[in-house]
Amino acid sequence: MSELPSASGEIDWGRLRDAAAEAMGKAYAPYSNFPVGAAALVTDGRVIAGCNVENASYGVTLCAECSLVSALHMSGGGQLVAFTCVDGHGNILMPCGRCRQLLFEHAVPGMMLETVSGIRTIDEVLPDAFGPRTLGEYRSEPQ
Ligand SMILES: O=c1ccn([C@H]2C[C@H](O)[C@@H](CO)O2)c(=O)[nH]1
Ligand SMILES: [Zn+2]
Repeated sequence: MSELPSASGEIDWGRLRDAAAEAMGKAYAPYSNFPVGAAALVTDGRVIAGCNVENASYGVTLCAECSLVSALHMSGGGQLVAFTCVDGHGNILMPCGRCRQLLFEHAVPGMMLETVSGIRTIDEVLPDAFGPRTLGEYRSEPQ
């Protein structure tokens, strides 16, 4: 990708939704029966995805976004430009609060999310975020 998409219209949301729906099909959700798939466009143009992975110890459950962030790093890193998340019926989901925090750290400023009320930015869904910069001098240098 020569230039990052800067507007929602430059994003292939259909492709992202398809990738999220495919990932949803790989979810392990025997406890909630609520499979989730997430997909995102990365700065270099690749599309990554993740699904939720539940656990008999319910609180240990990994949201689809956790799986997606792991996939980001395991496939070469980069930052997230656009993100979408769907449930088992293909309905668009807003990431839970914990996952908004998780995504923030790996998002370009202004990362776009598809929501039921339209396209939002990460700043809109996680205002005044706590992030690496909040740590200031306490932050160790990036590896
Ligand atoms: O942002 C979210 C919110 C929920 N879930 C999963 C966790 C759990 O397995 C199921 C029901 O909460 O949905 C996600 O994957 N992402
Ligand atoms: Zn979550």
